[in-house]
Amino acid sequence: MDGYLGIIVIVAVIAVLAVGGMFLLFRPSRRHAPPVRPPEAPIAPERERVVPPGVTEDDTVTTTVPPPARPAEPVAPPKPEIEVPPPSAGRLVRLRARLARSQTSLGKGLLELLSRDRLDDDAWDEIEDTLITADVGVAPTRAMVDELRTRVKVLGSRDHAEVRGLLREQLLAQIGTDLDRTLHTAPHGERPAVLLVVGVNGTGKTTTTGKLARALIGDGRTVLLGAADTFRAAAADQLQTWGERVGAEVVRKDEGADPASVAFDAVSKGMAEKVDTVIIDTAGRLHTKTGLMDELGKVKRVIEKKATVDEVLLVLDATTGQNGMRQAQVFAEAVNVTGIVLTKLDGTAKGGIVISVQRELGVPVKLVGLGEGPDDLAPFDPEAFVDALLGD
Ligand SMILES: Nc1nc2c(ncn2[C@@H]2O[C@H](COP(=O)(O)OP(=O)(O)OP(=O)(O)O)[C@@H](O)[C@H]2O)c(=O)[nH]1
Repeated sequence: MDGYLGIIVIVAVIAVLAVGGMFLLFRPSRRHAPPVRPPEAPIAPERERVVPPGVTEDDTVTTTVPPPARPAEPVAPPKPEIEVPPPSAGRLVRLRARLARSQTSLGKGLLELLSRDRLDDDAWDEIEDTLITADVGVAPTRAMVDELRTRVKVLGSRDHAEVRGLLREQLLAQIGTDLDRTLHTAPHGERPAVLLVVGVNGTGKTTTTGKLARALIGDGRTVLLGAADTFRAAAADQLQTWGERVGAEVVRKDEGADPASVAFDAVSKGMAEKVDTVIIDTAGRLHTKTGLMDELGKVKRVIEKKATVDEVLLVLDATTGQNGMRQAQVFAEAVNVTGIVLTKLDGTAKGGIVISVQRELGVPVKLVGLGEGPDDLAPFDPEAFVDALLGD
């Protein structure tokens, strides 16, 4: 019996050992289980980090986790410093001295003639010539001379202040004080305003685009520029320099690229980045009216797939007189011009072109260029302009 019991005990011990061995052999392996990360501490948002006084932010970082060694980065060339331009309000008053040439021939010339004691026919002819020479245009000159003759007769003897008042009134009547000269640059909700700058080459389109971007940025707007003058790589370079100086992004493509595609990309980017105003500089080297219409029409149509064109600004060089006017007319027929930018008024005695260009194109002068400097573009203000011509 004892022998039996011993055998049972031995068998039981062997059975326990075998089960234990099997368990050890076939227990679930942990080797392939996904690594379990320790819970990460939440990252405090940048603004909520509190740095004790006297301790720099760097100190707090390096004392806890040393920053990993970074590979040496190539040193980028220093970016040009972004300039902060002055606001555009009151610029024409500040730049009035730039109209000195027109002031001498048109303003002072007329004041002297009209102050003569006796105004005979010769004197009136001289007055007419002065107005024509200053590019006022034939019809507005006739209208002014007729009105002045009547008023002078009524006045009889005249002092300087009366003559000045009379001339001021007549010039303002011809320029028009009630034309809408608002430059539509404000965004439409999330959509930027789009301005198209057109005109014959060399009139100052690129310079005007750059100056306008500066003025808008000075007034607190965000601006993106489109270099759709793809005829000349230098034009895009020129625009890029303007953009870099004031912090306006420039969309450009290679020389010869489709101007409409540049305009489209510029507007798309302006919308994505929610800028306030997109200004597109176009090329002026178009020899036929059909070519011009096709190209500018395409640029406009393509933009209008995404946004509206708020302004088409026609840039006209004030020194080119009637010749420039004829070329400008071709542009006005090709696109629906909403405003004129009269450049280089500082370089001419023919300030009267303001009157004739508005009359011939039926569009108000909205901006005037009074020099090559970055802030020499001013909103056109008829009263400030006439006061500058007539002096004090
Ligand atoms: N004095 C003066 N010069 C100006 C004015 N506006 C532009 N200019 C100059 O006119 C020249 C031509 O200007 P751009 O802006 O290159 O003319 P553009 O119409 O873009 O010419 P393209 O690029 O050839 O089509 C430059 O030397 C400008 O500095 C102005 O109001 N007064």
